Parts: sequence; C-alpha cells; structure tokens
Amino acid sequence: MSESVLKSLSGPVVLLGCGKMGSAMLEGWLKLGLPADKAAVLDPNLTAESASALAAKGVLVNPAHAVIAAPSVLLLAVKPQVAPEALPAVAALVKPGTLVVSVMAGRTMAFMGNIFGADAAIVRSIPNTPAAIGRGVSVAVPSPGVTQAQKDITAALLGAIGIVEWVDDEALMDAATAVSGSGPAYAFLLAEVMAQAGAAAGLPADLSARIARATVAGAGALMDQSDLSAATLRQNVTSPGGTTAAALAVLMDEGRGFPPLMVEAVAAATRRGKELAG
Ligand SMILES: NC(=O)C1=CN([C@@H]2O[C@H](COP(=O)(O)OP(=O)(O)OC[C@H]3O[C@@H](n4cnc5c(N)ncnc54)[C@H](O)[C@@H]3O)[C@@H](O)[C@H]2O)C=CC1
Ligand SMILES: O=C(O)[C@@H]1CCC=N1
Repeated sequence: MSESVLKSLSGPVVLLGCGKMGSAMLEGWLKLGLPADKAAVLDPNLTAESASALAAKGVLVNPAHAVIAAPSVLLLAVKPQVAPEALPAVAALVKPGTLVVSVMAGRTMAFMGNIFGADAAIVRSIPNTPAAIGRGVSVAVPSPGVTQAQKDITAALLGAIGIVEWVDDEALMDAATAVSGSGPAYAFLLAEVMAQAGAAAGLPADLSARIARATVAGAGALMDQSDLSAATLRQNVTSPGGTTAAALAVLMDEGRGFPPLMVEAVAAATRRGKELAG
C-alpha cells in the first residue's frame, strides 16, 4: 500500500532542508519506491559531494521552482529557527492539492497556516533519528483540510522510516517531541554515562565504552523482540538482594532517581517546544 502510494503520486515530493532528518527520510522514500525523479531537494547549503550524490540517483537538486510546480507534497525539514525566512520563500509552491508535512519541532499549525493559508492541508509531525535505519517513531497530527488520501501519503512517507502514531490534538505534540523526538538522545546519554561510571569503577575506559554501548543496544533489541513490558524485562534482570537491586535503589529513588529526573527533563523539552512555536 505505502509503496503504491509513493509510486502513484501525481506531483513531486519537495524536501525543504536535507540535513540529518531530511536526508534520512529521503533515503527511506527512495528505498520504498518513490521514483527519484519525483523527489526534489531544496537546500542552499548542500555540499558539492552530497548534491552530486543526490543528482546521480536522479533526485532533482535545487531545481527552479517552475520545474516543481504543483508538488504533491512539500516536506519541511529545516530548523524551526530558520522557518520564518525559509517557509515564505517556498509558499508559492503550495497549490490546491499540495500537502504540507512539517517535521519541525515546536512550529504550530497556526504558524504554518499564516504562511501557506488557513485552509492549507498540513500535517504537523515529529519523527526521530532511528529513521536513518528505518526504525524511526513519528507522531503526526493533521489539519482539518487534510484528506484521507493525503493521510495515506503521509503514512507512506513517515512509514518509510518507521512507525507512525496519529493524534487528533495538536496540544500533544510538544510532549510527544519531548518523549520520542528527543528520546534517542536520552538512550545515547545512558550509554555515555554508563561508560563513564564503569571507568570510575575501575574499568579501562575503552572497554567500559564498548560494553556500555553494546548493553544499551542489546537491551533495546531485546525489548523490541519481546512481548514483555519494560518493567518485566527490568525485573527479570533484578535478583532479590543482588547487584541490580542495589543499583536500582539509587536509580529509582523517588527523590533523586530517574523517575523525577525524567519528568523534569521531559517537562523542560516540552517547554522548549512551546517556546519554538514562535
Ligand atoms: N535531528 C532530530 O533528531 C530531529 C529533528 N527534527 C526536526 O527536523 C528539522 C531538521 O533538523 P535536523 O535535520 O536535525 O537539522 P539539520 O541542521 O541537520 O538540517 C537542516 C537543513 O536545513 C537546511 N537549510 C537551512 N536553511 C535553509 C533554507 N532556507 N532552505 C532550505 N534548506 C535550508 C540546512 O542546510 C540543513 O541541511 C528541525 O526542524 C528539527 O526540529 C525532528 C525530529 C527529530
Ligand atoms: O532537539 C530538537 O529540537 C530536535 C527535535 C527533536 C529532536 N531534535
């Protein structure tokens, strides 16, 4: 279904901003069967190397706007901070029937509606970087003008890089961004601080970094393949009176452990999302 949706688009998919997130998505779309000549990238800062690699695949690189008139999709993957100048510059590309999909943190439907028109079909979404290996998580909310066919197109584009969760309430997006959008950083930080703690406990630093990284990756893979809850998987590691219980007494401390710390961290990210709304 996703494959046929991407193959049968009437106009191009125009990607505004081909950085970490945009390039991961583009790769996923091409893999899933979006014809390369139906993909166009607008990014003034592409290196000559990445521009020629994209062109070699058949992707349109910084084409004149006349070449990409009436796109099926305009996907916004620039930083929220550059949106006030970058989005108006492409507003004329949005025609009746063009779906605008944003992956920008913070930027609201109202902000985009001011630029593309109050009736524009807009999906506000937030993916995450495991998209680069097809294991992304995206949360998405449609504007009232989005048709079922456009929801299917969005599901195909975001589904090409992982799983998609739809929500009806845009107010949930900043908290979703704080959990799944930013969340991979929390898991990577866990590997970093475990490595540092192992070194502090006497392990050679390189050995500690290797086993910490592999442990976080292995735990994620186990959670992925298991039907058990995260809590049960944790309990399965924890022998009564054993080493894990000693560590978890610190990490799960209700005053200074992970639970209150993560509530504080997610609240900070959620607040920052609201600030970026502009
Ligand atoms: N990196 C992440 O983990 C996630 C990022 N996002 C969102 O994705 C968006 C992009 O983030 P990244 O890919 O991390 O940033 P990035 O800095 O890697 O990519 C941004 C791209 O936009 C390009 N750009 C700058 N000005 C432009 C303009 N006027 N027109 C066209 N392109 C322009 C830059 O050259 C760059 O390639 C942001 O809005 C961010 O909130 C969303 C979820 C996760
Ligand atoms: O840090 C950020 O603002 C972006 C959005 C979610 C992940 N990276």
